[in-house]
Amino acid sequence: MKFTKMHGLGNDYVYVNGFAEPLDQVDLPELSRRVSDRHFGIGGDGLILILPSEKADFRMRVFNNDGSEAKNCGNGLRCVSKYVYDHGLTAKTSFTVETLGGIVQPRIQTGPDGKAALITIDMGEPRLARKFIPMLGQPDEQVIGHPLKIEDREFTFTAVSMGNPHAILFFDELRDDDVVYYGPLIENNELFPERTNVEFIQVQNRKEILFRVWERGSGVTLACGTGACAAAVAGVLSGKTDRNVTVHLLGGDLEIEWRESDNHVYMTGPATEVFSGEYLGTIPYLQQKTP
Ligand SMILES: N[C@H](CCC[C@H](N)C(=O)O)C(=O)O
Repeated sequence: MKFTKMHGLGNDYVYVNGFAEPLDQVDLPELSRRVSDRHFGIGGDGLILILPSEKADFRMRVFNNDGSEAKNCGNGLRCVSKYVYDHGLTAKTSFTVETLGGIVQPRIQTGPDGKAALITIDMGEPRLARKFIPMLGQPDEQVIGHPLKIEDREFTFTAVSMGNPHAILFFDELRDDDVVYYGPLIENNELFPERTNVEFIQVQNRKEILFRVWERGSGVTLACGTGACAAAVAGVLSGKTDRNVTVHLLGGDLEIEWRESDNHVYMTGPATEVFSGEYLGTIPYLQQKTP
């Protein structure tokens, strides 16, 4: 199976062009687990498929490295946009991509080599009601500064969905061992029936935040595009930041705007193609149902 390795600020995935590779009988969660393994496979935070769509120009499916399918992936969307433009699947610099979390609109800025350099994605509207996160409790209620006790420690968090769930926590000072210890405990907290991504934020000023993330289904990653969008929204909701912020992630910076005029969140950042290759491991196929 041919693949391309790409990353968005170090959030790296194995990309498969579903227009060229037959995938419909493949056990995709198992394939993601195998190709994501950094010792026995290709290595990555997960698997992303670029597919035809009946509702948009393209469709993106995202699988975390534990095999769970996600409804959206901001870094993945920038890489998918770069792939389809650089590899000639489209000549348009603005198009649409269908995800399980909704249809989004990338816009490409090319570099001196004529390839996609910076990609801005209109990520659509943030979803704030518990029922959209999803999170237990009153379905239409927003969750801003919600108390959460984990073992001996009291936290507060804000919940934002960008098609996928995010619990945003603000700290005076970020500590990596907080991410590794509390990340999985919050990811799997009973409040979140589909688990959640967990973002740890330090506000530097009204236009800049420091960002760490424990991703649902992948653990610590160097960047999370939907998480950066969710953090920007949470910053505004909690009165800590302006609507335009630079998010400083471990892998680099994203510019996020939660635009007042249309309530859409815009994410701008790079995407990088690292290498292409042929996966020679065994492809796991779905068990044929015996008639
Ligand atoms: N772990 C996420 C999917 C990947 C999102 C992230 N890598 C991004 O760039 O948005 C989830 O289960 O919702």
